[in-house]
Amino acid sequence: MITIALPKGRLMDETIDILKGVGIEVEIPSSRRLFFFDKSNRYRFLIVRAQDVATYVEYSAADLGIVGKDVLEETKSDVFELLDLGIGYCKMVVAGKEPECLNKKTSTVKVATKFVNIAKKHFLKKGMNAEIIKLYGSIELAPLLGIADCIVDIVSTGTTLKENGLSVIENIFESTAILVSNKISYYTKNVQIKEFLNLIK
Ligand SMILES: Nc1ncnc2c1ncn2[C@@H]1O[C@H](COP(=O)(O)OP(=O)(O)OP(=O)(O)O)[C@@H](O)[C@H]1O
Ligand SMILES: O=P(O)(O)OC[C@H]1O[C@H](OP(=O)(O)OP(=O)(O)O)[C@H](O)[C@@H]1O
Repeated sequence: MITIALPKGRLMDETIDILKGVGIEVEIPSSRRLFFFDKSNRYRFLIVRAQDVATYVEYSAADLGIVGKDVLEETKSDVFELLDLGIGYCKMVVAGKEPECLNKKTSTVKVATKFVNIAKKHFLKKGMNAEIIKLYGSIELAPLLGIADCIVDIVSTGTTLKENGLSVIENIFESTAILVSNKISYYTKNVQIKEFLNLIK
């Protein structure tokens, strides 16, 4: 049996569609039980927060996991990336009220974000001093309320930026969901993992 960590939240429905599409019969429990098995009992699934999937895989609680590239970039988890699933497309961007919000040659630019490591790396690469303000959601409010000059966040439809009077200033990278593997499981359960991989491909 292999254990697969699934992200609850917006990637869950598409993930379940992929599994059903390749004949894996799954039903998410309607209760608070956070794991379940497929009908054939070949797979055990864990329901975890999207941000935690790579951690469960890295620490061998799961053999495989489905996780956004954004989370992988942020956590730098030590896992194998097996397959780009093409779902959950979004872009990591710098956004602000106007492009001039980054023109702070002498002082530090204040950046609000959930993605602290990605933001630090981006501004370091640009040779800019950045003060990172960690938030857990509604990031777009920060520039509006004057606590940050800009944000580093995910954009999908662009609606949230538009409705809050912000626009994209720089693109950092594109993100989709990736199938990742625990590095030890990849060798010890290679046959089962390859079988799952071929099914999904
Ligand atoms: N607006 C979006 N549109 C499309 N994909 C998105 C969007 N926001 C995030 N994603 C992708 O979906 C993944 C899961 O997002 P989701 O919002 O469910 O989790 P989260 O941001 O970690 O939320 P929470 O903190 O509630 O767990 C993200 O890691 C990213 O890859
Ligand atoms: O371009 P859009 O389609 O509008 O999507 C982008 C929004 O989606 C995510 O927020 P989420 O819905 O996860 O809410 P939160 O981070 O504010 O909790 C992201 O942080 C943006 O705010």
